[in-house]
Amino acid sequence: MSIALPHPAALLREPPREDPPPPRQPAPSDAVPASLRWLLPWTVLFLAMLVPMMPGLSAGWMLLLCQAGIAALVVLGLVVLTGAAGLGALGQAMFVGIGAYASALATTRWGLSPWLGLGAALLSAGMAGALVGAVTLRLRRHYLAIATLAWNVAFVFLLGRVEGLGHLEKLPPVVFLTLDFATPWRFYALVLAALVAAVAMTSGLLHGRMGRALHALRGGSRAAEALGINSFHIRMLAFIYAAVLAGLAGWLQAHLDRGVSAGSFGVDASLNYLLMAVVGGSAHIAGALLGAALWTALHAPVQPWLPPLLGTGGDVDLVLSGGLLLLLLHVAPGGLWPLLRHPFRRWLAPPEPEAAVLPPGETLPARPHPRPGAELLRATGLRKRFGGVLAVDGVGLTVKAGEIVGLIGPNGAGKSTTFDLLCGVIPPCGGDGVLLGQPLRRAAPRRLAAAGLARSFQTVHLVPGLTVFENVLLGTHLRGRAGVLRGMLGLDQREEAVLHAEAWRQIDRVGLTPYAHRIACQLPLGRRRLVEIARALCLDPAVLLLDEPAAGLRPRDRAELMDLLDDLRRDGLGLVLVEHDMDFVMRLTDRLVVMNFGTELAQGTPREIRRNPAVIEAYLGGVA
Ligand SMILES: Nc1ncnc2c1ncn2[C@@H]1O[C@H](COP(=O)(O)OP(=O)(O)OP(=O)(O)O)[C@@H](O)[C@H]1O
Repeated sequence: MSIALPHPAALLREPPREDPPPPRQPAPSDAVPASLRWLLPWTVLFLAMLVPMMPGLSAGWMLLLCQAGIAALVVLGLVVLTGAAGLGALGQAMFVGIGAYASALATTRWGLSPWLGLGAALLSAGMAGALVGAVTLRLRRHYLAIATLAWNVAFVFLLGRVEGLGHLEKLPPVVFLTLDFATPWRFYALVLAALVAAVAMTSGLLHGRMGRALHALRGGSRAAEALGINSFHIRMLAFIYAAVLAGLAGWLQAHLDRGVSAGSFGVDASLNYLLMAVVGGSAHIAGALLGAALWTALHAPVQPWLPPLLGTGGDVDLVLSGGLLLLLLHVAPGGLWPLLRHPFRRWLAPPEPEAAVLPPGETLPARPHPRPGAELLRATGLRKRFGGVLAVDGVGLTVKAGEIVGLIGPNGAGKSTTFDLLCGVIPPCGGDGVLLGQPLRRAAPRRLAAAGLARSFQTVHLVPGLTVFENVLLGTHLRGRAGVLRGMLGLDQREEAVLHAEAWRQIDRVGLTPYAHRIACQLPLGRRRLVEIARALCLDPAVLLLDEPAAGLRPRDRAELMDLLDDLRRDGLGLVLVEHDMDFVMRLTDRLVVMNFGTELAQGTPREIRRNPAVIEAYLGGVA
């Protein structure tokens, strides 16, 4: 006899819905061949190179073009920081200032060449990024934004107070061999070269393993850490990268103006960079270029003549640009680039990655899997206290390869707390355990992930805006080795092909291939849970912990999930399920641990548990 208890979770279930239609496969005529896709960026670059040759172009306009390119460098940093990693930073002008002042001091005070000044600018901006990041990045959301703003204010205040640092003049021009970049026309070439390099490197970074880790942060640190991603480390990387780009911009600005002034690097400049990112679209590299170009081209020339035209004094341009920004946020919250590219999406949208198998001769790093029956997890006497609440008191659990263990109990019994103790999310107050050789007492989630533990979440944690394929690919983080430099220089292509093949294999394993190019968060709950499981399987785990995997599923999805978990057991994985669906648990698990009021009420096979009088009284309510 099966036991089916009504549970409040049932009330939260999504009403049965028809499956959405299968994704439309792009017709061959839709697709622009990969070789032609290069045509557009190369044409834009070619046109950009021709700009200085335009007849009648004044020095003022050339200067403006240079300034737009310099600003675009800072905004590219914001694309990494804000667009990809979701970190709000409001003090980028400080790093521009640090780069500018480093080169100004190096060239005017110590007589070094501007090229050594460039080294000083990049180094000091990077070091300042590391220092500010180390003390600021523990903060979240608006606290982080306010803290970066405060750093910016303090920086300008300090510069103004130090004797002789308010203004530095007579910086030497940049000279390469015999060619000096003293005129705006020549300087433009320097800016363009810096911008092309920065765009190529940022694109390489964002499309590689580290860029994926940055995107994973938008799904929450907890989910990222469970995939083996060191979220603080990744945040630091993004922060330092953006600071170095800002330092480069500062160097260019200082040698374009041939002078530096503390007032140019204030909070208003930082806000301008942020506005450029918002106007163009902070999630897109092209958005950074567009935003910087539009903002500089419209803002700077309008600034002098607007107040006299309207018959007012003061900062009327600020009011106008604020109003325009509000309008823009209403019409195009993602910035102008997504709107503008829509008619040209055949050319501009990145091609959908095709299903791939492991390239010949390539191998994917895999852990030696324990033989069936080998012990993977042993926990004894686990205790956890939250203030006055003893949430878990003396719970023990073992899991072997090739078995499914269920953790059940009434609401508030301590199941989720035990689950979090096993995942390393919270440390135990007492008791101990070993999971794949790692002591649970000190194990952080990402260490356990590296040891072979993967998990799902009670509320599905997927990265918004990413497709099923992209979400699943995040799970391969620990299977790759490519770091920032390899990504930036595009030297990670072979490894990427291998990781892509693994993601496709796991998508196929859970039956999601037809949905691979759909936005994952828009799928019905059952499929989203499968995405999470496919992502977890990409870690090549030995133990899989699933938190209420059947909650809210339609009967058909539930049956499919049951088949999948059964397959995983046959493949030798050890599984732990926290679950309220008694029918699901009783049919699937090999052993059950029943909890009540934080303690262990009983352990045994489903058949033993069903007949256990204490369990019937406390939990099953006589339904058995
Ligand atoms: N962070 C916390 N701070 C304080 N008390 C907590 C915390 N987490 C859990 N508790 C308490 O610990 C006890 C066990 O909670 P837990 O969420 O582990 O139970 P559960 O069996 O998972 O319940 P459910 O089935 O409703 O998810 C509850 O009394 C809960 O209020």
